[in-house]
Amino acid sequence: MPASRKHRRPPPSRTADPARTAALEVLRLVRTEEAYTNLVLPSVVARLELDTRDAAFATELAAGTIRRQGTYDAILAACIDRPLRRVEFGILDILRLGCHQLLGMRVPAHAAISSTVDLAHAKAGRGAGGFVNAVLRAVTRRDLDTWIAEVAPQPSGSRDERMEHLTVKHSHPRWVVDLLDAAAPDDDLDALLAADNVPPKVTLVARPGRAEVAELPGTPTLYSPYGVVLDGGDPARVPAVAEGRAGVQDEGSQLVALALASAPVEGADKVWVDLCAGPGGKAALLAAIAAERGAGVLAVEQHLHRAGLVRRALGGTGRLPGVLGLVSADGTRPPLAAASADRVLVDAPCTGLGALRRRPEARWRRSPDDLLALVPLQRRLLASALELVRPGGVVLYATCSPVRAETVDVVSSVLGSGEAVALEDVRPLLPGVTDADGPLEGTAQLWPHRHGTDAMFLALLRRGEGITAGG
Ligand SMILES: C[S@@+](CC[C@H](N)C(=O)[O-])C[C@H]1O[C@@H](n2cnc3c(N)ncnc32)[C@H](O)[C@@H]1O
Repeated sequence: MPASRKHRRPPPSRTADPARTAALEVLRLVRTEEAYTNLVLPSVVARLELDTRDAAFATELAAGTIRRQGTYDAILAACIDRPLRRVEFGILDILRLGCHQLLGMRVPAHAAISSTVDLAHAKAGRGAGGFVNAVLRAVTRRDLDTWIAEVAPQPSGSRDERMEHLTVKHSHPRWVVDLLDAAAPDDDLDALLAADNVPPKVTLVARPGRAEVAELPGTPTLYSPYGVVLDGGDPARVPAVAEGRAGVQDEGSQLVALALASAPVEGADKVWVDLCAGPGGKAALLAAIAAERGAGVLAVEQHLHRAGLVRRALGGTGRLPGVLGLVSADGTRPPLAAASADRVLVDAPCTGLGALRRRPEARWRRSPDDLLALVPLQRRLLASALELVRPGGVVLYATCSPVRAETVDVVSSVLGSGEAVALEDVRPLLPGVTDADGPLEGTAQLWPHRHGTDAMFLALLRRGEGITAGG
């Protein structure tokens, strides 16, 4: 058969392979059911009974496709002679999977095309197979860099062109690129967006007094004395993790808990409150440290199912040392006496735009409108924390977002209220961490491309006498 004919007509229906079928199912669930990639992948893999190799392939294919879909859509738009919005969603998913195999993974072109065409045949019929075959053959004409140079040319000078270029090159929505540009240090934006596309290795924390770093597999983290970076494997199989003495926790989150615990406090230091505790990673680390110092953590979490996760992180029903209790309540009006806490953590609900590396779909699911609800809530939670802490006690305000509206603007709102609140320098509480100046003097901002952590923001506030923070 002549090559051209072979190319024009894909072979009659072969079955789709299980790994690609699984990846397509994950894309569908993420698109139609608002599923989270990382949560739905294991259940799809189990349902289709994939072996380890296929499971790894399906994971990289689904997560990588979702992450890079902005770039792939720009390339597909150049290969299809009608607007992408007129391509049926299921077929667009298949084309995106084909793009990732061709441009983002090392799958040989013939294997990527024939198996993706099989998938289209099996899921959408022979006509779809022919269409997918033709489009993916057009995609193979260039490599990724050449495609990006073509569909998002290097900017000639204007800011708008630069932002458009980075939007396509790094597959982020434009509004996210704009907000990260406003937050990131000068000249860092390209590296930050690139870092968002690299899935992080799993980091573990050895909860002090309960586990030793030396008993965990992996390489010690750079800054946290309690962390290790796993080289691979299932963290749930690490005995200390299975027993709840260690946990999975980004190093930036470990540093947040450590900064609160190591802030100097004079006088009583018994009651630590985590006002937004779910799912409980920071509360568990704080409780372990508190236990060693004769203090305890009271965890507050508004949402019941998240409170259940906190309960588990804190050791279930048998109360561990260092745990004062768990309350499912609104942290803006906690059922706790004013001025009753010595240290309070506000790890505020936020857009999560600093943790895009670990949540492939998050950038596409968030919208600028989210800020309209989140920012007032963040302000109320911080004001509430300042009422809860006693004079001389400290509040650590943190977000896993570097977006200024959620960081500097929230902190400035309480500082500007004329009350007795002082912003203190949090950076000395992050030993060894450099290049982490936050947007307001004394605050800190961690970055994936600089520190290898999520982009956590930290501000340390101390309550003076006679405060009624109000927000
Ligand atoms: C960023 S997460 C906290 C992560 C947590 N500190 C950890 O390390 O595992 C924010 C949490 O705040 C909770 N939350 C949202 N609104 C709240 C409120 N009004 N009061 C208390 N918790 C709230 C969310 O359900 C979510 O679990």
